[in-house]
Amino acid sequence: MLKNKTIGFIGAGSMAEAILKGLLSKNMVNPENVFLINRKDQSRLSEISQKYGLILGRQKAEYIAGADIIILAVKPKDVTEVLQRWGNRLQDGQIFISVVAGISTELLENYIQNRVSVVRVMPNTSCAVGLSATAISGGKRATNRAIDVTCEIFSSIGSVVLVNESMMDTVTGLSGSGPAYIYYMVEALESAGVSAGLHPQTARLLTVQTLLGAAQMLLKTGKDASELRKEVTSPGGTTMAGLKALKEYQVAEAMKVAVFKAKERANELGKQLASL
Ligand SMILES: NC(=O)C1=CN([C@@H]2O[C@H](COP(=O)(O)OP(=O)(O)OC[C@H]3O[C@@H](n4cnc5c(N)ncnc54)[C@H](OP(=O)(O)O)[C@@H]3O)[C@@H](O)[C@H]2O)C=CC1
Ligand SMILES: O=C(O)[C@@H]1CCC=N1
Repeated sequence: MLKNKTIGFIGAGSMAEAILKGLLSKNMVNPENVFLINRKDQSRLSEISQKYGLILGRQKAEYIAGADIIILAVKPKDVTEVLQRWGNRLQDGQIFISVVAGISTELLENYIQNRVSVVRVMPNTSCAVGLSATAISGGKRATNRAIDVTCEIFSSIGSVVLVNESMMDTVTGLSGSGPAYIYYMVEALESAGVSAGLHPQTARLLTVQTLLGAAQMLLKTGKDASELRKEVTSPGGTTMAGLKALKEYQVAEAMKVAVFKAKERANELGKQLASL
C-alpha cells in the first residue's frame, strides 16, 4: 500500500535519514517516490540521494507540496519558517507527520488551513535498523486512515504505541532521547573495561553483546527487569558488589532526572514556539 505513495521529507538530517534508511531497507517505499529538501546544504542532499538511490533534482518545492505523505524533520526552532512557507500550500487529504520534539499538533494545525491530517510522532534513531520505539498521536483533524498509514510506516521500522498527545513530551524524554542515554552507558562501560586493562575492541564487543543479550532477554522471557537482575545477582557475589556501587552513586535517581529534564526541555521548546 505504502509502496505507491509519494513521501516528502522536509529536513534531511539524522532523523530523516534514519527513517528513510529503515523504510528503504524494509522495501516499504520506492526510492523514486521519495523527495527530500533541506534549507541550504546541497552537498548533504547529493550525498543522501546517491547513498539511497533517490532521483536527483527531486528536491524541489513542487514535489514536496504534492506528496501524499510529508514528514517534517527539522529542529523545533525552524518549524515556524517551514510552516510559513508550506502551511497554505498543502492539500486536502495529505498526511503531515511531524517528528519534531515538543511541537503540538494544535500549533501545526494553526498554520495548515486545508483538511490535512496532522500526526505527531516520536521515533528514535534506531529507525535506521528497523528497531525504533515510536509513539504516535493524531491531531484534531487526523483521519483514522492517516493514523493507520502512520502506524504502517513506523511499525515497518520498529514498534509503535498510540499515546495521548499529553504524553508526548514524556515519551520524548524516555525513548526519543533514550538511545543517547544507552550510548552514554555503553561509553562508560567500555571505558571502565579499558581502564581495567581490556583491549578497546574486546571491551566494546563484550559491552555491546551484553546489551543485546539483556534486551533480548527482556523481550523473549517476558520477565520484569527486576526479576532478571535478581537472576544475575548471586548472594555475596560480584554483581551485588557492582550494584551496590550503582546505588551509592544514585544511578537510578540520575536516570529519572535525565528523563524529567528531557521532558521539561521538550515542553520548553514547544512553549518557545507557541509564544512567537
Ligand atoms: N535525532 C534524534 O534522535 C531525533 C530527532 N527528533 C526530531 O527530529 C527533528 C530533526 O532532528 P535531527 O534530524 O536530529 O536534526 P538535524 O539538525 O540533523 O537536521 C535538521 C534538518 O532540517 C533542515 N532544515 C532546517 N531548516 C529548514 C527549512 N526551513 N526547510 C527545510 N529544511 C530545513 C536542515 O537543513 P540544513 O542542514 O540545510 O540547514 C537539516 O537537514 C527535530 O525536531 C528533533 O526533535 C525526533 C526523534 C529523535
Ligand atoms: O535531542 C533532541 O532534541 C531530539 C529529540 C529526541 C531526540 N533527539
